[in-house]
Amino acid sequence: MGNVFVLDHPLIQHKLTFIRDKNTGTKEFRELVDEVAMLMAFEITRDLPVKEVEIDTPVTSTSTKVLAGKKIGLVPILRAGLGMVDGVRKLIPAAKVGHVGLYRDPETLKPVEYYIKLPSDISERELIVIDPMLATGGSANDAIHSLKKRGAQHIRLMCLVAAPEGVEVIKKEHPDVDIYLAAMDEKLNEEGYIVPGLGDAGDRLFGTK
Ligand SMILES: O=P(O)(O)OC[C@H]1O[C@H](OP(=O)(O)OP(=O)(O)O)[C@H](O)[C@@H]1O
Ligand SMILES: O=c1cc[nH]c(=O)[nH]1
Ligand SMILES: [Mg+2]
Repeated sequence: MGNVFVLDHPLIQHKLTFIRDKNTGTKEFRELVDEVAMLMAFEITRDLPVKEVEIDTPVTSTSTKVLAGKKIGLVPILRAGLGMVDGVRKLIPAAKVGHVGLYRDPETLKPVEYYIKLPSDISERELIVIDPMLATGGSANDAIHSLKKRGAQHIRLMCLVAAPEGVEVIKKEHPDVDIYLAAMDEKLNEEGYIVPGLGDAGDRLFGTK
């Protein structure tokens, strides 16, 4: 069964409070989401393999460590996932980025896929699917199915805020996928919004409300 990690570092909790606050404007919201994504990436990459290399410091020769070259792929779910990509890329600049375009139909709450473009070697990459919101779980579930259909083997899911309903869907449908969250919230409301949540992440990132 996939693990669920809640990355509740004090800096993440602090920044998430301002992300949730409805009085936080678009510019600050975007900056905070970027910062939290970077902090989360630090934790998510904790288990990346390293290897020994020999280098010369100005003082002596020494054996030290570098990343062992594991290939990473970031897959933001459009639109809102875009708000977290640059934060992660600051720490993993060599990562390739694929895009999955999905929107949630406001009536049925079912995801509708409208775009997909992935690196050609996704089967060799450790993929991190990125979306700030895991609500009913329909969008992340669909995105992960799409990736697996195209050969993805190793997938992690990274979200800011999740509802228990969405986490259960991913655990059931994709027991091989570990989930990383900044917070596990209480529930979904009648319109499928996460409570307490942060509202519509895409609209708040791009100022479309
Ligand atoms: O878990 P679910 O119930 O599927 O809901 C979560 C999805 O809803 C939001 O996207 P939205 O449909 O608002 O598209 P957007 O990112 O373009 O705003 C969010 O960014 C997730 O992708
Ligand atoms: O609370 C929610 C649920 C789905 N999508 C969002 O952007 N916010
Ligand atoms: Mg939206």
